[in-house]
This record gives sequence, structure tokens and C-alpha cells, in this order.
Amino acid sequence: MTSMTVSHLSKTFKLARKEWLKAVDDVSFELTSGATTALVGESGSGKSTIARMLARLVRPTSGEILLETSDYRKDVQMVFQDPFGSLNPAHTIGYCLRRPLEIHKQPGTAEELLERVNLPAAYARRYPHELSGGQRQRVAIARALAPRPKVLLADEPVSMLDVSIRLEILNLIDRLKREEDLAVLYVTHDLATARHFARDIMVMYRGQIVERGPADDVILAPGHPYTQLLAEAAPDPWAAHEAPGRRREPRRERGTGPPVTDGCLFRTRCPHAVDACADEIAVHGEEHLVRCVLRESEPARRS
Ligand SMILES: Nc1ncnc2c1ncn2[C@@H]1O[C@H](COP(=O)(O)OP(=O)(O)OP(=O)(O)O)[C@@H](O)[C@H]1O
Repeated sequence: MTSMTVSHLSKTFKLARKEWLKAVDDVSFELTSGATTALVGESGSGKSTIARMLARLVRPTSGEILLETSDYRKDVQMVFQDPFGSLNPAHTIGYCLRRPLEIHKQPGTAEELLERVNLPAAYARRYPHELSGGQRQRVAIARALAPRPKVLLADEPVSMLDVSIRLEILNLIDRLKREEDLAVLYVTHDLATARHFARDIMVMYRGQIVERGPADDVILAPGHPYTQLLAEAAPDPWAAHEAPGRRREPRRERGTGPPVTDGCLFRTRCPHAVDACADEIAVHGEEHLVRCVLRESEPARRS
């Protein structure tokens, strides 16, 4: 079931007197209960701005965010990247977890929430500085779950954690998604975990979604030259088992001059660019969408 529908969402930041930045440009998608949707793309592509708009921390310039339920403040919760900055050091873990239960008038206790994220109930008496980064992130997840939300926004939830515990935390979010029937938006740079944990992947480039589809299709048969570049550059732990010889050397960038602002924004970096890329870009496909003029004849697609 669709939990959240995002339509034509845009955000423009004013940088200086006559300088504007289109951080998010006409983005539409849906989040479904019981499923993870990954949002991937390089730094500065607008991923966090989308997550922050969905969390109502940033006001959209235009567009619409529709929630199936009516209580937005309760039903949409976010887990942030930094587990060290997200818990108030002056309060016990128990206090951090009881507050959202009280505010949203939910039954349950801090101890029960700790057990749901595999932490000992006795941690309720501890302070954030007594916990490791991974343990703090578990508390942040427990706090986000306290109001029994429908949508969980996870903005790079493991990128500041030790590599050795990242999978534990992602597995925890995955289990809770199934148990609570959550719609999860997973914002990440990491294509391998996006593919493993998400049902669908959306690829962002300079504020636009350039490709979207089932996770395996997007990673194994990327239709957009930008996704191909990302997939080729990413260390892929599954590649050796699935497709020997599939990987190629990343192509060299062709970028010259100032960045373009119309047509395909990737065309100055694209190894396949043709004149038509300067025109309005059509979106091809139904389940697997690709914003690329080359898609029709598919010369850019990997075999
Ligand atoms: N409050 C703001 N004022 C001005 N510009 C902003 C603001 N917030 C974000 N930006 C700019 O918007 C663009 C998109 O930023 P955003 O943080 O959404 O990207 P991102 O894909 O999440 O990157 P990262 O992976 O590094 O977090 C960037 O160019 C960023 O500098």
C-alpha cells in the first residue's frame, strides 16, 4: 500500500543576491509500506534535501507531499546520519525514549523500545556518552519508532559508523520495516547496500531523478549513463559471483565549461552525449524509468 506520494517536489535555495540553486528539481515518487526505497547519488545531488522536505524540516519551493494517514508529525519519523549529535547529552536514554511516547500518547515503555532494537533494558539509565556510535544509532532508531510511524526516513544512517557494524544496523532497520510494515526511504552513497536492502532504487543527479526501478534492474542493467558510471565505480561484492567480465574501467569524464542548466544535466560528463541531449529530456520505461534520450535506441545500455 502506498504510504506517501511525492509529486513535482522542488527546492531552490537562495545563495546570494541574484544567485539561486535548484537543489531538487521536479521530483515525483511513492513510498510503499513494508518496502525500502533507496535514494542514491553523489554528494550534493539533493538527497538530504528531499529527506528533509519529507520530514518537514525544509519547506518545499513547490510540489506536494501526500501522506495516506492524517497525523504527519507522528507518522513520519527520521533517523539522522550522526548518532553523536542526535541525542541530547544531558538526558538519560530512558528520558530520550519516554518523551516521544508521551508526546504522541503511545503505550509502551523505554525498556520495551530498547529491547526492540536489541539493547539491554538497563541502558535506559545510561547517558548517550556511555554508548558506542552503533548503540546510539539503535537508540535513535528506537526513538523514531516510539510514535509508531508509517514512514521512516533514514538519511545515511550508517555512514558515520564503524564499517564492521553497518550491516547490523541496516539489518535492524530491515527487520523493523517488516515487523512494523514501515515505508522506508534509505538515503545512501552506497550502491551495494542499496541493492541489498531496497526494493527500488532512485538515482539522483543534480536535483533530478535520472533513473528509477527495481533494485536489481537499476544496478545490473543501468539505463542511464550516470548510473552506469556509479555502478562501475562502486565496489560490488556480488559482481564476482554473478557476472564475470561484466565490469569495465570507469570512463573518463568529458566535462568542459560551466555546468548546463537545461536538457540533460549530465551531458557534459556523458561519454555517449549527442546533440539531442541539449533538448527536453523524455523519460522512458514504465517500471524502470530512465531520463535519457539514448534510452530508446539503447546504445548506452550494458549488455
Ligand atoms: N540550507 C541550504 N542553503 C543553501 N544551499 C543548500 C542548503 N542545503 C543544501 N544546499 C545545497 O543543495 C545541494 C544539495 O544538497 P544535499 O545536502 O541535499 O545533497 P546530498 O545529495 O544529500 O549530499 P550529501 O550526500 O553530501 O549529503 C548542495 O549543493 C547543497 O550545497
